[in-house]
Order: sequence, then C-alpha cells, then structure tokens
Amino acid sequence: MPLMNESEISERLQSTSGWQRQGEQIVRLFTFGNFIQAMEFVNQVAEKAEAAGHHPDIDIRYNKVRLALSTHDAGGLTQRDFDLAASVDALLS
Ligand SMILES: C[C@H](O)[C@H](O)[C@H]1CNC2=NC(N)=NC(=O)C2=N1
Repeated sequence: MPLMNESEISERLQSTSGWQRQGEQIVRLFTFGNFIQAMEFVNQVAEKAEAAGHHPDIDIRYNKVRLALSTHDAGGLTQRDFDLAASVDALLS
C-alpha cells in the first residue's frame, strides 16, 4: 500500500471528521458516559481492526479512548488508515 501524498491526506482528512493529523498518524479522541461504554467501543474497534488486518494504537483512560492510526510497514499514512477511521466512525452513527 503506497504512502499518501500531502494533498491526498488533506483531502481525506476533510471528509473524516474528528480525526486530526499528528505527524505520520491520524488521531481521534472519543468520550463516553463511563468506562464500560468506552470498553464496549474498544471491543467493536478490535473486531473492525482484525477484519481489516490493520490495528490502531489505543489509549483508554476511564471514559476516554484515543485511537491513533498509521501504516507501520509503509512508514506513514495510507488509504488503510483512512478506511479504518471511516469504519470506526460508522460504529457511532
Ligand atoms: C502482518 C500484518 O498484517 C501487519 O503487521 C499489519 C498488522 N496491523 C497493522 N496495523 C497498523 N496500524 N499498521 C500496520 O502496518 C500493520 N501491519
């Protein structure tokens, strides 16, 4: 999977609301009512990630979940990151 160039990244970020670029990653913070809801979300993300063969870095702090996506073997951002971001967002709609 090829790395995306700067204009491709900017374009996809505009249609992936809530995600922000941080260097070679895209990140989003999700806030839930409590820890159990946060964990239920993380488990749904885990299923999506396994199905995609692509896995976010996950930081869980009580009711807040921070996901970070990057394509390690490509050394930066690829379509796979944005595809998984969209698939995660769809869990909440
Ligand atoms: C072999 C396996 O598909 C790779 O190691 C996958 C696993 N999950 C991954 N997840 C992420 N976020 N980036 C990767 O480069 C990656 N590589």
